[in-house]
Amino acid sequence: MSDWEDEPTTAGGSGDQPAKTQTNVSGWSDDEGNDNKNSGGGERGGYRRGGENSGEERRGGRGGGGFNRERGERGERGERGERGERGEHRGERGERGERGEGNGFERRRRGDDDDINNNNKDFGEDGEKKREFYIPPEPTNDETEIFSSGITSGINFSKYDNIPVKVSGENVPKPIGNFDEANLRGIVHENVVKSGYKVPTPIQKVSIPVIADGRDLMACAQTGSGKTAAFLLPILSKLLEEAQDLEIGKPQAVIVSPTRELAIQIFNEARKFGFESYLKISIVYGGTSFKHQNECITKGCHVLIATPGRLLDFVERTFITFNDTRFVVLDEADRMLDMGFSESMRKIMTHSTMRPEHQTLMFSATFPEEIQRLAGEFLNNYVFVTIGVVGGACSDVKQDVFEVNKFNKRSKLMEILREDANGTIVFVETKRGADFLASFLSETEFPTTSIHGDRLQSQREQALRDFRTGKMKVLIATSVAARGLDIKNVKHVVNFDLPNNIADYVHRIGRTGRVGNNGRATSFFDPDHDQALAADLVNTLAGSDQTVPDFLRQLSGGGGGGYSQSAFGGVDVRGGGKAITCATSNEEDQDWD
Ligand SMILES: Nc1ncnc2c1ncn2[C@@H]1O[C@H](COP(=O)(O)OP(=O)(O)OP(=O)(O)O)[C@@H](O)[C@H]1O
Repeated sequence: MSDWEDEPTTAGGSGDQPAKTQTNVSGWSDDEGNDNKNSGGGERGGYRRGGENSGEERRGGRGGGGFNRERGERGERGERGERGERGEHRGERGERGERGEGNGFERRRRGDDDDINNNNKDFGEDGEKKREFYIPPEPTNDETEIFSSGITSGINFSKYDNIPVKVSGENVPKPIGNFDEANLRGIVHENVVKSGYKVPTPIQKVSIPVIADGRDLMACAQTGSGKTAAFLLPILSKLLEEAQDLEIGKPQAVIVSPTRELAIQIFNEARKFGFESYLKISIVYGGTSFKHQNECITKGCHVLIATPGRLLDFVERTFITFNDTRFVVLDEADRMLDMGFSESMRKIMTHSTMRPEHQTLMFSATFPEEIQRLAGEFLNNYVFVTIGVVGGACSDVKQDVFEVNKFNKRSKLMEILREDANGTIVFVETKRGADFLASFLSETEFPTTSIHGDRLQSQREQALRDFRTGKMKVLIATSVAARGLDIKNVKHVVNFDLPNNIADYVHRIGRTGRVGNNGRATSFFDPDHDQALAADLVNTLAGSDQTVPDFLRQLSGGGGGGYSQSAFGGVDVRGGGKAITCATSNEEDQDWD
C-alpha cells in the first residue's frame, strides 16, 4: 500500500467510534495486536476506556483539526463584513494530492513532530512504526464553543503592568496601551471583544505594533501571558487589510509549532480571531491522515498552522510552496531546537520558494546561543523583546518541592490527589512511566487519562478533550504536554518526576497560573536522581518569590547555577541595539535580572 492510500478502510461512526474520527491500523504498520501492545494508554494500561473515543469526538469537539472539503470551499460561515472582498484564485494543482507517491518518505517523516525522547515518534517498542489513519474531528462552528476556549483572566492580571519590558532594535514602534490603539481590522477587533479580552498583555502591547509595522520580531514572555494572540491578531488583521488573492498551496501566513497539540490549539485560536471573516485557516500535523489533510488544504488557506515534519512533507512534495508567504511564525522555537528541528526550521526558512519580502516572528521562552544564531540567520533588522525574566517561572504559581524518593512517590501522589484531584496534570519522565502510572491510578477512585508520544494521535486528542471537559480529573503526561497547552481547569501541576532541565520545569508548571490566575505546582525531588537540577531549581523558586526548602538549598550547595537573563539568552546579542525599557519596573524582578 502506498503512503498515499491512507484512506480509512472503516467508515467509522458506529458504537463508540465517532463518525468523523476514523482510526484504522494500516496494512503496513504494526498489526492491531502489536499496536495495542505498544500504544500504551487505553488498551495496554487498562485505564478507563470510557474516555477513549467518547461522544465528545462525535460532537466535533474543539481539539480537532482540519477542514473537510466542503467547509474549505465555503470558507468560514457567516463571513460578514469583509467577506468576498477578494476573489479566490484556484491554482492548477488542486487535485495533485490524488496522485500516488508512496515511497517511504512520508513513512520516514511522519510523526516526527513531537517527542523529545525519540525523533521517530510513532515507533513501538519493537522498532516497528505503529500507525493509524486518523482523521481528526471537524472543528466546531458553534460560536459559543469557539469563544469559550480561552482562560478568563484572573485576579493578578493587573500585575502584568509591573513586569519589566525590554525592547531593543532600530526605530521600534511605540507599544499600544489598549486594543483600540492596535488598529485591528474591525472583524478581528470584534472577535477580541467576544473573547473577553479587555486589556492587552505586555507582550501584546509591544508585539502588535511591531508586527503591524512590518518588522521581524524575536519575542520572549512568561508562560500563559498571551503570546498566541500577540502574533495572531496583527497577522490576521494585516491579511484582511492588505488582502491578496488566495492561491492553492500558497499560504500567506505559516505558523510552525513543535507539538501537534499546540498546533491544534493555535489553529483554534486563529479560527476564533478570524471568526466570520473570509480567511481560510488550515492545519497539517503528524499522526493524522496525510491524504485527508491534503484534501483540506487543496481549497487554499490564508493561514496554515503546522508541525515541522508534516509541513516539510507537504513542501517537499511541492503541495505547499511559500511564494505568497508574508508571515512565518516559529512558535516555541527553543523547543523546536530541543527536539532536533533546527534543520527543519532552516529548510523551511531558506526554501527556494520563500517569498523574499516576508516577516519572520520567533517566539521562544529562552534564547540560548543556537536560537540567537538562528535569529541572526532568519530575521532581518528585528525587534527583540523580553517581558520579565527570560526563562523565569510565573510567580502566580505556588510552588512546593518535597524530598521524595522513587519508592514513596506513589503514596505521596495519592495523598495529594485525595486532597483534590480535579484538574491535575502529573508529569513523568518516560512514556512507559506514564502508562504505568495511568494504569495504577485508573484502579483508584481518580478517573485518569494520559498523553505521550507513544499513544496514537486519536488517543492523545481524546485524552486532552476528556481532561479539558473534566471527564478525566487527572492527566498523566510526558514533556509532550509541557509547552503551550492552555487548559482552563488545570489547578495543579505535579512533577512526579522532575525534568532534567529547568526550562521544562518552568513550562510544565506554566500549565497552571495563566493570565493572572493563581495556580499550584508540587514537585517530588529525588536526591538520587535530581541533584543536577537543584541549583537551578533554587534560583527559579527564589526568583518567583517562593520558599526554598532547606533540604534543597543544602543539596544545591547553597547557591544557584547562574540562573540569569544572560544564562537564558535573554540579552540581545547584537548589543549596541537601542535598548528601551518601556514598562514600570518592578524592583523585585529587577533584583535577579
Ligand atoms: N489580553 C488578554 N486578556 C485576557 N485573556 C487573554 C489575553 N490574551 C490572552 N489571553 C488568554 O490567556 C491564555 C494564555 O494565552 P496563550 O496560550 O497565548 O499564552 P502563552 O504566552 O502562549 O503561554 P505559553 O508560554 O504557555 O505557551 C489564553 O487562554 C488566552 O485566551
